[in-house]
Amino acid sequence: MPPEDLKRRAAAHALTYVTDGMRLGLGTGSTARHFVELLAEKVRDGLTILGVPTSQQTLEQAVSLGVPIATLDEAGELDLCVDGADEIGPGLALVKGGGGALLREKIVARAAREMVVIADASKKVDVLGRFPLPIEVVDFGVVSIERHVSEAVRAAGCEGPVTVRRDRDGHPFVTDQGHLILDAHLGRIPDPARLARALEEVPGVVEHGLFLGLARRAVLAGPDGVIVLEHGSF
Ligand SMILES: O=C[C@H](O)[C@H](O)[C@H](O)COP(=O)(O)O
Repeated sequence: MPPEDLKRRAAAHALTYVTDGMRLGLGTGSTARHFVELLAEKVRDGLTILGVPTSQQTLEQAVSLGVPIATLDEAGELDLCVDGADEIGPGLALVKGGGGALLREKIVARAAREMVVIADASKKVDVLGRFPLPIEVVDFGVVSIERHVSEAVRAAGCEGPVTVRRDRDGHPFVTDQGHLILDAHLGRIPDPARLARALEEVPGVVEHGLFLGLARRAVLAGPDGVIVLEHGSF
């Protein structure tokens, strides 16, 4: 089955968690995009929800499809956040930020009573780190920040700390919050919590793509159907 069909299946399953009146965090990326499309169909059928987009991209999609939206400050605490992920590891530890939306995504996920991750089953891994870890940094002193990120990565027991400044069309990629992204090619992250702590100590690091202790469920769609991983069971 084509990957887009799998993503859509996972998104459709997550829609079963949505009930009338919910305030929803709307994730970013190709899988979250399917969720917003399917949500829009329900809204057209009469479902009442309020969405808080995690990126300009998702905001534009939601507006174009007629999904009611608000800022996080207007919406307050959210009932549910539905978002994709680049990797899903043991304990539902995630790597996110492949689309550069990690900062807003993490703020929105933290504001939600529950976060549900949607993905095709290929995103499930035994050890995080195959996908380069996105690290959002300020542009002031980025060369120095990069050096200290590499030191932090090594101190956290990761090998091969090769960080690459993300580009788009030959120009630095700039996030919705006006920052840069370093993609850290680590291969494997033996201790995600240790790495998260180490990165958080580097001045200039605004956020990193390790989402630990945030996801309650992961809805994974594979060729044999949909499975739901609950926090604590994987
Ligand atoms: O910044 C982007 C987000 O973290 C995405 O949720 C993540 O990259 C997964 O995207 P996709 O569903 O396109 O694989």
